[in-house]
Amino acid sequence: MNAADVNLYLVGFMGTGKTTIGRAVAARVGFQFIDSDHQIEREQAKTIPEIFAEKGEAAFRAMERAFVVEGHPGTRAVVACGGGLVVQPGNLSELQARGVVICLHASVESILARTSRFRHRPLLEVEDPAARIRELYAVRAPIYRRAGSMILTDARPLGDIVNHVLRAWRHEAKDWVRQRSAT
Ligand SMILES: Nc1ncnc2c1ncn2[C@@H]1O[C@H](COP(=O)(O)OP(=O)(O)O)[C@@H](O)[C@H]1O
Ligand SMILES: O=C(O)C1=C[C@@H](OP(=O)(O)O)[C@@H](O)[C@H](O)C1
Ligand SMILES: [Mg+2]
Repeated sequence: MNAADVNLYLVGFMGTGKTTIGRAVAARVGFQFIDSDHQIEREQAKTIPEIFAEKGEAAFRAMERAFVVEGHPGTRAVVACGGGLVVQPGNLSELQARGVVICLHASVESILARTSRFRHRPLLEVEDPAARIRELYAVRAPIYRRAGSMILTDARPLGDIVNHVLRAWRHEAKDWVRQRSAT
């Protein structure tokens, strides 16, 4: 495969900017943009809060698993993954087999500011969302750390982050193709 066609998977905590950055990066390179949450919402004809309320988190995680196994694109796609997708065993290695994985990162303060304006993240609909973010981030941090290169999205213009992601992706796509052709 040509390095210029390799998929990009954006992972990381809620509110780190996966959906926003992913859409912008896809537009820059003319790739298809896919968001795991949007695809699941379309398939279920329900919003994420409705799925959590009516079917529970475990059912949502099974939908994410199905997205990884069946709903993934061939090539030339940028995929923004819901924040908990790579926490489920096996999902990260599936993504890494299909393209370059980059992890977005942000401080608890930025995440809180970015997520508090919206009510579509059921896991943060609690009395003390800052404490919940810290708690969840602590559990997930080791998984995010081994997911792929980390890009910080705090207090930076979106255009800078998009350029940084593009550079990291181009660089890693060459290694990804080299490693695959060596095996
Ligand atoms: N680098 C950034 N600086 C400021 N606001 C941002 C940045 N990235 C994303 N946002 C805003 O934060 C919110 C959450 O971003 P989103 O892309 O939905 O994150 P995720 O998909 O990782 O949960 C959105 O309102 C978005 O406009
Ligand atoms: O981290 C999580 O467990 C979740 C992240 C959300 O996606 P974003 O990371 O795009 O907000 C969405 O999948 C759901 O609310 C659960
Ligand atoms: Mg998102």
